Amino acid sequence: NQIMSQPNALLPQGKQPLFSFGVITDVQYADIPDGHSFLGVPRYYRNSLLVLQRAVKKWNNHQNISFSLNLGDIVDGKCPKDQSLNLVSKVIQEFKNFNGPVYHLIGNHCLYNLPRTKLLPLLSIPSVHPHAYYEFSPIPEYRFVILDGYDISAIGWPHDHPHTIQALNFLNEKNPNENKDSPNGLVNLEKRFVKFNGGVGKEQLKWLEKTLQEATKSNQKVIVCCHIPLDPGSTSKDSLLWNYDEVMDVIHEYDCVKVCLCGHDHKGGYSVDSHGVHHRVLEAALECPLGVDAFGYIDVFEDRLSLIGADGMASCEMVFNH
Ligand SMILES: Nc1ccn([C@@H]2O[C@H](COP(=O)(O)O)[C@@H](O)[C@H]2O)c(=O)n1
Ligand SMILES: O=P(O)(O)OC[C@H](O)CO
Repeated sequence: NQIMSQPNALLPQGKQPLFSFGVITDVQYADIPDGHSFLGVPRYYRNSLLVLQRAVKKWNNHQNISFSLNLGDIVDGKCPKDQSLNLVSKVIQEFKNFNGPVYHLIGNHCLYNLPRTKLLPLLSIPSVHPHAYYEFSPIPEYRFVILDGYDISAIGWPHDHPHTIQALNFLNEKNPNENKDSPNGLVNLEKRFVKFNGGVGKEQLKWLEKTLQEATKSNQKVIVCCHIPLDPGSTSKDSLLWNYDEVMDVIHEYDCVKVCLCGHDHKGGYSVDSHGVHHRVLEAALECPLGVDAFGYIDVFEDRLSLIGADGMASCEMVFNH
């Protein structure tokens, strides 16, 4: 891809980014033949590892990528479970070939393979286990807030954990189907009440509020990341966070959040919400046919983020409104 091999090719002359970071999502690797999604979209389970390998090579060759960000789902739920530990470790090893820190988010497919207790240490998630939300600040002017979209979830917690029970009760109340992964009969935004999504719990919401207050005091701009999309305009309705509205209400109380980056909805999407926050759902590596890529890097400026995508990942200019 021309653009990926020419750093700053799209930038106004003389404008250097404050920093740049690599992005990839939904690798969903499995050592199984190609298949398709429930709705028939082709999925290339083995090829996705090659996409990740090419991403790491591009980020390393670029030489100015400060860190990389994986927005979740590194191994597919169809991976035979006796291979889960090996394959999760194999994909993590591919990420470790990147010459810099890698920040991981967890997704539903990660949790189909391994429980949180095993998964989080393997991903070196810098949170207080078993939580998977955390924050980091690569430069004083910017803070990244990583949300755990499977905090309240019927996937990944022990079967008798309060969060599993809360999630199952919620799904029973909201989704009448026997198969709780099916949005059949649900109308419009109700379609999000399926088991492959999840929600952000009360403690995490409080933490988000506190973190955004601190960022505001420190005059920092914030990029919020979550495997599950946060704005209906950016995604299919069946791939939205259960309580996206509660999370967005907190985010909208503050002016510091400029961009939300997500995965999960493999076709990708983009919207700007009513408060001017940009929502970019990144395209999945899993759905790249042989030789095609879907990854990118983001140049960060004082007033905007510029996503430079390869092949199936659309480039995107996200200019802040204030
Ligand atoms: N419209 C849909 C979509 C999904 N399901 C169920 O979810 C499972 C996962 O879907 P994928 O597209 O990610 O494979 C699928 O196996 C179905 O059980 C559904 O019922 N209706
Ligand atoms: O990656 P999956 O298989 O959980 O699919 C999530 C999609 O957004 C469902 O439409």
